[in-house]
Amino acid sequence: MRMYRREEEVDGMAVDPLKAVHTVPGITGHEVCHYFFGPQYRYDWETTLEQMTVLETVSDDTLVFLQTHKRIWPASQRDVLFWSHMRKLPNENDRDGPDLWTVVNNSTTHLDYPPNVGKCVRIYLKVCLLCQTRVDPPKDGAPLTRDNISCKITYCSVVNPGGWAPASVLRAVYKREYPKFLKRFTAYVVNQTKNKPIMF
Ligand SMILES: CCCCCc1ccc(-c2ccc(S(=O)(=O)CCO)cc2)cc1CCc1ccccn1
Repeated sequence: MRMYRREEEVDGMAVDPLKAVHTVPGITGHEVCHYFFGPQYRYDWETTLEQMTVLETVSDDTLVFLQTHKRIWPASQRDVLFWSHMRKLPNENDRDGPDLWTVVNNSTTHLDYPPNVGKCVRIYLKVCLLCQTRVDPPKDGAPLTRDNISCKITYCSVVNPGGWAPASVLRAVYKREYPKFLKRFTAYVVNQTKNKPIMF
């Protein structure tokens, strides 16, 4: 996994854009996005999650979430309200190749859940998960197995922590949590799919 960060501050708060690139053998982009988007799986892999509610089902590929994350000392507890959209993208570079898949999470508002009312500070985020499946067909024309596929995952995020938190604390949290989060999530997808038919 390669991680890239740019140190940026808005109103004195660290909002460092992050890009992580990780290639995982044995899974497809559709499978990665399916488990990242699906609310039914989130408590299994999102370890900092305390509470998750689907506020709105806009369509089968677009949901509105309200999430409360566990407090990370010494900062106040955070929550986040965002729409989440999953879609397949045509492979512009190789029309015969597997499609790309993406999930975009973008902060939004909801009249019934105004920010900073209770104990939580509302954070604001933009997240893009872009997945490119690679197929290396077996030489002898044998049926395709999970040994012949891999997925290049690009995860980009910008998180505004909402209320003030020391930049040193935020950067320490992100540096510790993002690699854990991405490795745990991708290991979860490998484990969930290993005995299932390949979902392209
Ligand atoms: C003082 C700490 C303030 C930051 C707390 C924080 C902020 C944002 C988030 C977070 C991270 C990923 C997403 S997502 O990619 O949309 C997936 C769906 O859950 C949404 C929210 C989490 C956490 C808690 C700490 C933390 C930081 C990174 C990674 C994981 N955990």
